[in-house]
Amino acid sequence: MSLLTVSGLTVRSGGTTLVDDISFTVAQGDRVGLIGESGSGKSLTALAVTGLLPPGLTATGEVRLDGVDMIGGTERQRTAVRGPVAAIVFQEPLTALNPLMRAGRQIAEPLRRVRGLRGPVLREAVHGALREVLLDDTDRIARSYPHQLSGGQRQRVAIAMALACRPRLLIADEPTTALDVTVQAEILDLLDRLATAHGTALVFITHDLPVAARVIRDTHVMRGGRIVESGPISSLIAGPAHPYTRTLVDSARRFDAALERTARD
Ligand SMILES: Nc1ncnc2c1ncn2[C@@H]1O[C@H](COP(=O)(O)OP(=O)(O)OP(=O)(O)O)[C@@H](O)[C@H]1O
Repeated sequence: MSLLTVSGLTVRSGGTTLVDDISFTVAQGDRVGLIGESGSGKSLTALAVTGLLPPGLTATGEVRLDGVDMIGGTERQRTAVRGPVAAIVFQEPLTALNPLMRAGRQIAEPLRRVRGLRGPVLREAVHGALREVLLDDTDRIARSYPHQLSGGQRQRVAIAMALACRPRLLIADEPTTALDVTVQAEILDLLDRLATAHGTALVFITHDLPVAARVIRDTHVMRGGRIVESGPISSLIAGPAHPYTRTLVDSARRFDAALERTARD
């Protein structure tokens, strides 16, 4: 059985279809990309998968996460799989972090709630989680409020929180878009390393093909709420079939060529 099965997922707002009949599966340890331009329905897909669609939007079709029906099931069933089974990292870490709570307490919360840790064991687990995302000054970071941290540090804290319960699936929704380029590369390496170390399946959402190529193997290209092409990312880059995938590949190539020219000058 797949860890995640999405079958005929459609998301509507009133009469408008925002995600249109998409299907894909993710097995344990897979790394799957959802690539597409802004507004193509990637984030709504991630939210529908975790049962977190905003009010006013409705989902139909089938989403099964570790066997739980994320559309027809009860809120209680959906809540039970969030954290231990699937966690999300968002583009802007401030979305996930509580601005009024110190980073250490935010990481402690899921460790307490889901893994039942308390006292010195909990404290050590928080510091361990911070070290795992390569934040060394753990005392200071744990005591800091989100606004006292850099963007890269905040995203590391958000990743530590998401991974605290050792989810089997991590959904990373444009996790590096808000960061500058060097920090972007560090966060991608970190996600890559942690997913390998824990055997975590990864759904990686991005508009950026070269970024996706660094961390995923298979991908679905989304446009206008639909999946227009699927396959191993290497094959898509070598021989894109859909005209939209071709424009993504061409623009990545143009960007690469421009970088090379600049480096030569
Ligand atoms: N709460 C909402 N109510 C109505 N329409 C929405 C809502 N949220 C998103 N949409 C619309 O649904 C479409 C898909 O949005 P979605 O956020 O999934 O796109 P995306 O591919 O993730 O883009 P981005 O990378 O910009 O986040 C867009 O046209 C968006 O305007």
